[in-house]
Amino acid sequence: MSNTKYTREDALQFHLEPTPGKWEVQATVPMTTQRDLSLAYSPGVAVPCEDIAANPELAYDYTNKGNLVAVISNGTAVLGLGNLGALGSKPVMEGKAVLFKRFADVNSIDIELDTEDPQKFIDAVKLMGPTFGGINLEDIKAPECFIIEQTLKEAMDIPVFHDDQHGTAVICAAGLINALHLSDKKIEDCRIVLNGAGAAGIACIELLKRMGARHENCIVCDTKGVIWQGRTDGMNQWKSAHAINTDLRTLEEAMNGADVFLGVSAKGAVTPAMIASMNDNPVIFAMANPDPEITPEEAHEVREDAIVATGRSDYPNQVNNVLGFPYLFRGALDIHARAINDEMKIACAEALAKLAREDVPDEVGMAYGRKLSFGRDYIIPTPFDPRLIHTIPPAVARAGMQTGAARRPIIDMEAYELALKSRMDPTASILRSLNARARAAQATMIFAEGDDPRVLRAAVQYQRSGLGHALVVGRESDVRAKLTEEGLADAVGELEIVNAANTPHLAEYKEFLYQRLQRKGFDRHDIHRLAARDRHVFSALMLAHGHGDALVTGATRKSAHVLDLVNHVFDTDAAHGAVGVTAVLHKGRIVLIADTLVHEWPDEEDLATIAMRAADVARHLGLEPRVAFASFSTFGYPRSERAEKMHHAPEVLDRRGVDFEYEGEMTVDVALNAQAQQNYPFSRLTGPANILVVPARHSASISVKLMQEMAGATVIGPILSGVDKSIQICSSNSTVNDILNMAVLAACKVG
Ligand SMILES: NC(=O)C1=CN([C@@H]2O[C@H](COP(=O)(O)OP(=O)(O)OC[C@H]3O[C@@H](n4cnc5c(N)ncnc54)[C@H](OP(=O)(O)O)[C@@H]3O)[C@@H](O)[C@H]2O)C=CC1
Ligand SMILES: CC(=O)C(=O)O
Ligand SMILES: [Mg+2]
Repeated sequence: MSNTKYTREDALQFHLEPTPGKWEVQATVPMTTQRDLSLAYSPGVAVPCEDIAANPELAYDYTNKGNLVAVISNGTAVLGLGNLGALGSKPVMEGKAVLFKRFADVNSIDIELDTEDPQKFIDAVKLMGPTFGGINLEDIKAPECFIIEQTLKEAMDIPVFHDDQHGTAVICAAGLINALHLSDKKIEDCRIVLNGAGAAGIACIELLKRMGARHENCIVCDTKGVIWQGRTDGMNQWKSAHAINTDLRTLEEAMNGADVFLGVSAKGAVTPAMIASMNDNPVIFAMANPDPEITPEEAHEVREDAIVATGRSDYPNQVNNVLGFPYLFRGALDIHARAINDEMKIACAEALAKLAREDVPDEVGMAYGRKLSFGRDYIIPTPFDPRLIHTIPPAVARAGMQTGAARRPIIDMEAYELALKSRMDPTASILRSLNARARAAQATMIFAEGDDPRVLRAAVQYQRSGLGHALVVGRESDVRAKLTEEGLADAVGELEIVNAANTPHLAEYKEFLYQRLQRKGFDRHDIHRLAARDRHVFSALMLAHGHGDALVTGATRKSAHVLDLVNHVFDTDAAHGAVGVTAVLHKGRIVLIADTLVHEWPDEEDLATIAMRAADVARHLGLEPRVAFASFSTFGYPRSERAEKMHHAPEVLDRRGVDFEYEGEMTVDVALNAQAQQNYPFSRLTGPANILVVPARHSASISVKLMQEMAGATVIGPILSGVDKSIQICSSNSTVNDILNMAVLAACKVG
């Protein structure tokens, strides 16, 4: 079943915020000093310029050419939406550029050329050759795309690859290898019907024929029906090459008894009746985007024995070129390839097919909310499979090296695979894995501050993203008005709104609270005020009574204040071992800082507890904890009374006997820098620390905010740990996304 729910507004909002579009450019060198300026620009820049002019190969060393791909379109066949023009295609092209970055760390920029004249297009792209390590042509309609790609390939000395042709063909081939494997059919015996004889269609059928499909068994159709020998209407030389001698004239006739249907045409081009007429165990790849030729629901309704794939991410079996182009280019760029040849494409298809037959890591299955194992609903790896980056590019690179496409072959393939493994930003995979775990947990999340529009948006997103059920604490009329103001009127009926007036549990909550607070100076009147009028306390009471699985609050008030209120219901104070841990994510690195929330001035016992809580959080995030007790001194120098407790905290952990690495005290550079650590060979840390236990809450706050403001680090937390139930406290300047992240953490019970 399709399970991704989004509205038109969601799609527009996604493209509007945080800044219009989907990517921006960042410098990789410091640009701070006069010296930097002299080196990056005139006069220093003259040196690499002259060297490259003398030896063009050096451009791969001294410029970003070698990891830069242009996504170029004229917008004449934008997905299956038709000719939307160059500007209309830009969101798709920006999208392809960010997919390049996200999945294969290839830098990519989109270029939209305002011409339908193939020669002008060719001239423009050819002139751009020096800038790029590769050219990814996108969404250019047939037959012009064939001429454009062929001419550019001949004229340019870098890979030129029309993604809609070859990217699609590669993934289609990979999926078909496995689908036929499952239905126990051989490609040479299959009757294949292809609907759509454009860029994608012609390339798919050509590749399948190279893999053994027989010409006379393949029927190609377009808007005029079957392409038969002798047809003159709507023909071109590329279609003619696949015309067969047949009396069949319509898609309907062609489908009768077919083993395989490949659709790269348009939404709804296939009817259930056509599917019903196919051979046993039919394979149906309805690849038109954004809407397939037929939906999996419709196909399965008439044929239970069908293996169905679409181009979409919200159904099983996504046959989409997103699985191909990032990795094909990664492999090609890494050998400074002159071209992406057929052998490289076939190697990519085979590697993808093989990967789908292997055991799937749990985190991948969790991301899709079901166990994935090779079978009818899993014939092709999913786009978020972290193994793709280190499995597919080596196969492509190897094939390129064996066929003479490499300018700079890779000598040590093993080292290359390792480098690919660590290439992708681990922070992205942590966030993704948390989302996957939250989705699997399906927690009922209590959003305490239903009067805040950011919280309401986060609650709607929580529910609509399939993370679980959202309970919003607030007044119904207020929530309705605020949602409507936010353009989310349709969400009013989706969210469950809870308050003291509509809960049947208020008396129970008050009694519980009275038992806890009667000896702390609270009378019944105070209890009523807290339970019925304070949403933080009310929400905490809901959680305490199991009327929700986790709680998110704190977006509207100072966290210390919220913590005090929640403390009426749960023990969230230092005396009971509660700790705040903040994750700082920057440049692919994650460091946890603690205690950022609860302990004001911890002693060495507290510090040891903080380390233990932070280690728990680290493990929940998938990190193996390495704790450094941070100070302004390292292993006793310089001596200071203020550093003493940091010096002794490791001894407390020695005594307690914990199962993670810790060391201290030390300065932050020694903690985080492997080089600096070498000066202390006796240190028990086997690598840079990923947890900094800092001396006090002020130093914690200063470190986190400094990283955030100066370095633009992403900050998650403080994650409240050591409390009986899962509660997360946002900060009052949280964005919708921050609140949603906190809900995800709460759902995963990271604390
Ligand atoms: N899943 C994936 O990875 C990919 C999917 N696609 C999808 O494939 C489709 C085609 O893209 P592309 O090849 O680039 O576009 P083109 O414009 O190059 O080709 C479109 C082809 O589809 C045919 N066609 C259009 N509508 C119908 C119909 N109702 N019945 C039969 N044939 C039809 C056209 O026929 P005619 O020649 O008569 O005009 C033409 O041959 C799009 O929906 C696109 O989103 C494309 C690339 C990748
Ligand atoms: C996926 C893709 O490239 C397309 O549909 O055009
Ligand atoms: Mg495309």
